Amino acid sequence: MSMISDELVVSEDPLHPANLICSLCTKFYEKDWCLGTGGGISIRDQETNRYYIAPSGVQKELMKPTDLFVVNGYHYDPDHEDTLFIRKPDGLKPSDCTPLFLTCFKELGVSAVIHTHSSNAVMASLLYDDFFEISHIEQVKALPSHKIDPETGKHINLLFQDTLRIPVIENQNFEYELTDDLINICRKYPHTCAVIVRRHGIFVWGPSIQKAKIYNESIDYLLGLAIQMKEMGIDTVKK
Ligand SMILES: CSCCC(=O)C(=O)COP(=O)(O)O
Ligand SMILES: [Zn+2]
Repeated sequence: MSMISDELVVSEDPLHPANLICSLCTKFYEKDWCLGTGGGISIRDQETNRYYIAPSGVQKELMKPTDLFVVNGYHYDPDHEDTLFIRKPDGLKPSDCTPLFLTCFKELGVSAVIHTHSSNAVMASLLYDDFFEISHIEQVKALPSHKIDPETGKHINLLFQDTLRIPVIENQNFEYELTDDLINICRKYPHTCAVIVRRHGIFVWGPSIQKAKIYNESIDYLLGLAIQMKEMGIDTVKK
């Protein structure tokens, strides 16, 4: 198979993963979440079980579907990166976050991961130690809890009085050096839908890109609110 076959990424369907990654990155740029090449999105095509990954070091808001890498599984091996990709655009290298995206897919079975350099995430990482926590704010109801609805078998969302807890891990010089901490978080807190990386940003995931987007927007709003609450001396978890 050609490593630059366009049929994996060219589609008229705006919901095709390759189109969604590009259109959402443009939207996220407008919200200052992926400025100056930072951040990115990876999506699993639920029909083909292929993973779509952005190139590294490019302006994410200007990406075209043909710039995207495609992976046929999630077994990342840095020594055999060449065998991982079934589509590899010439002159580009895959996102440095590739091992992190694939960790989320493999450990959690999710279908989309959003990574941003949101200033709310970075600022909150300076205000909280091991976990960001907030309760009694209506928007927490947009986020999943660890509880399962016995009828649908799906996770039910948090209630108004519940506490949203997001683990915080320390940043490293290189993205791949975050992998072990991310694996530990996935195993210890399999129901979390995000991890904050101190002084860096946030990774948010979900069972679909639509859900991951809702979670990312809601978390960012709550992070922003929490920063303001802290400034005013208000606890973000109501006793
Ligand atoms: C200024 S961006 C530094 C790398 C990073 O944190 C990031 O999210 C983007 O990495 P990529 O390799 O996807 O460009
Ligand atoms: Zn980053």
